[in-house]
Amino acid sequence: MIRIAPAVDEPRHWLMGSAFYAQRDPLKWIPRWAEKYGDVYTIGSPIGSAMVVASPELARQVLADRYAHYIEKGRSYAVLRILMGNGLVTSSGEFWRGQRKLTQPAFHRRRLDAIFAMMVRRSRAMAERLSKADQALDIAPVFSQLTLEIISEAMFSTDVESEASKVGGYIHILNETALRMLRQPWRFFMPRRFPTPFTKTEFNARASMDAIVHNIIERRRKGGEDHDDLLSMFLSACDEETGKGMSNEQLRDEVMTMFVAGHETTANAMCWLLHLVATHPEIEAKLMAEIDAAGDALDTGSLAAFPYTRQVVEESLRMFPTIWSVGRRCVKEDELGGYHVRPGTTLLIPIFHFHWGEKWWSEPRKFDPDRFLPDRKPSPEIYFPFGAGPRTCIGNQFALQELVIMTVCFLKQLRLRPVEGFPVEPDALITLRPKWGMKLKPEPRW
Ligand code: HEM
Repeated sequence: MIRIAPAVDEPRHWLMGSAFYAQRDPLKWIPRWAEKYGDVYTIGSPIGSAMVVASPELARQVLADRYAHYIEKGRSYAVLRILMGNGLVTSSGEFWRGQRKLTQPAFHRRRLDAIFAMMVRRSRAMAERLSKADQALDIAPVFSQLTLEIISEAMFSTDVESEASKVGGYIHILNETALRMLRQPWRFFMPRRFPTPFTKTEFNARASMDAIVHNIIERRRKGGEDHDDLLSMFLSACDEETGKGMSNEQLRDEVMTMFVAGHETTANAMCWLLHLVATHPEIEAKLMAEIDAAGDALDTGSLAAFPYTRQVVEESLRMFPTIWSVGRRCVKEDELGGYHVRPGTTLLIPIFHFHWGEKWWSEPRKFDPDRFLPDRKPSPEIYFPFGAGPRTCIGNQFALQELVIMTVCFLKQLRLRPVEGFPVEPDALITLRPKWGMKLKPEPRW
């Protein structure tokens, strides 16, 4: 018999229902409710409800096996549309499929090899700057800046030192706007054109950002030469059947998508990784020994010399999956674990829950990179920091390459020490970021 999924009945906010608690502290409540209500349950609020899918098998059903029933993104992606427009992350259906086909070649191995040296150069320069700091500092803005530099140069290559260098500031403003909308959802109900200092700053940032991106696109279209970067790939991509490429509007949305999806995620992942390494001296020692043994060479051919570094990256993405959940909307009636799913239902897949559950891992809160030894790799059902199914992260290899390079370059030059008494707490907003920043004390190694 098909049943209706149980609804969370406590705790409940008098106005906003259980969704109030889910939004305030999802990392605490989602696992607790899974224990009480089981693999599928509903959280509610006066403005809508969401079905939480808390079993790995059922999560796979939604993301991969029965993908056709869940092709739309969840309601929470509305906030991302502010930043990305209708790009790869936020679009759906046939339109998304076409865009994925057009953008995929930009992430082939050959293209990643081509930007390897740039990632090394930028990471070494930032590590050098950090090694000169004479006191503890918040490394979150440092990595935000570095990952933005990397994605900007990967996207715009030579143009990056001119207008595109201003992009960072605007992306930061738009990111903060999106976060504020998440923290204060009532803003969704305000007319977007209503003039407040908040909307004015957002519109100005967006207009300036659009002007820069459109300018670069225009120049590239006129010039016609290949700059061997992501933008050139996007400009030359065309549909095999129709021969049509992307419009300027679509290019703008894809550029913004790559900027947003490709910098916060890796910047936060680096903060968590360095925090974990700093607080586990025996793992730090093993990691540094591997890095030192490899000498100064760091190119595509030498990546194989860093297997332990790669394990550290994978384990820190388990401990702190920077995309902590993904959302979908049901478009075709389905059944999940014996429960009825109506079209229009919003579903939440809490990736962190599968990475942390005692049902699936021994000592899940222990930082243990050996979980990722080649003969012990965890099943993709319980470990999927880059998502699963057709909508899996297009930038996963880009991100893994970048994280390994940044780890090697920083730990080659410096050791980062924890700061006693500094609170380290994850904040599950769009990404899982350190709530109070990540203060560490850099010490040059040589
Ligand atoms: C540690 C770093 C990263 C993590 C943890 C991460 C995680 C994810 C996850 C979980 C998804 C799936 C979202 C969903 O199913 O709704 C996703 C999608 C996506 N990511 Fe990443 N990502 C990272 C880095 C990057 C980078 C560096 C780029 C680009 C340069 C990127 C671009 C994208 C795009 C465009 C999508 C949408 C793909 C599609 O729907 O076809 N990501 N990412």
